[in-house]
Amino acid sequence: MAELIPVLTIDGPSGSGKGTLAQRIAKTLGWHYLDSGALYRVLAQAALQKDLDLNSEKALADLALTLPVWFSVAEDGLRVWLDALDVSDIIRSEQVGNAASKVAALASVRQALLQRQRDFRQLPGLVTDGRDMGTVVFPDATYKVYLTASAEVRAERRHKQLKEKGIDSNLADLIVEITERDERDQRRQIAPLKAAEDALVLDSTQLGADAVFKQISAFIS
Ligand SMILES: Nc1ncnc2c1ncn2[C@@H]1O[C@H](COP(=O)(O)OP(=O)(O)O)[C@@H](O)[C@H]1O
Ligand SMILES: Nc1ccn([C@H]2C[C@H](O)[C@@H](COP(=O)(O)OP(=O)(O)O)O2)c(=O)n1
Repeated sequence: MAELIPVLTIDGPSGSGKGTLAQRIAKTLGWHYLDSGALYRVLAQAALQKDLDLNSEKALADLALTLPVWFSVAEDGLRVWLDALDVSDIIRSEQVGNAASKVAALASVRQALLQRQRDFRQLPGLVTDGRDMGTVVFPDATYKVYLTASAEVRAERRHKQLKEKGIDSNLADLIVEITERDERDQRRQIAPLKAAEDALVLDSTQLGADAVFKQISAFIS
């Protein structure tokens, strides 16, 4: 029974550290990892490549149902594939992030990706991050965390992260983009970004990644 397989969900706004912490904890525990945001990002990337209108719900839901997205684990972390193409870096741009947030507001797109996400619940356990992991996709998760930080600090982290990847960005633009994306994700009708009632809420504005890792590790031990 899938319900007996442990799950740790980490939800929160953009740049709060979900992916970094989720991957580190999955590696430590030897559990599987699902980056749910990558599914929406790959869908957005595929839609942009096909020049699809980001409001055309039926076409996007059909694309989501058959999307040839898959993951592999490399030395430097998760690799994301769209068919035979490694899209790990291209999907991390704010342009794709914004498009992902738009397609993610469509009910039939979310429905099309629901079972695919639940299928990641495999022994010995799953760590997953996103917006609705603890509220909608895995409401019965064993442990739920909601990770947040101020918009300024999150934008600064993203700025640094993009710079390390050799991608140019402007800090002031990033603050605006991240704030707009958070608002869209929070205000949408279906599966909005919010903390599950039974989640541990962690504000990492003043906490380094190691300190957050320690707090989550203590929470699940
Ligand atoms: N607590 C933290 N303090 C400082 N930097 C952090 C912290 N958590 C994550 N980071 C860094 O911030 C950036 C964004 O983190 P990421 O895990 O991609 O966020 P999210 O998945 O929530 O968008 C990464 O470069 C990561 O190394
Ligand atoms: N479970 C999820 C995960 C992501 N999304 C949407 C909303 C987000 O703005 C985009 C991109 O998500 P992603 O987690 O990759 O974004 P960040 O790394 O936090 O910036 O996808 C979602 O609606 N539900």
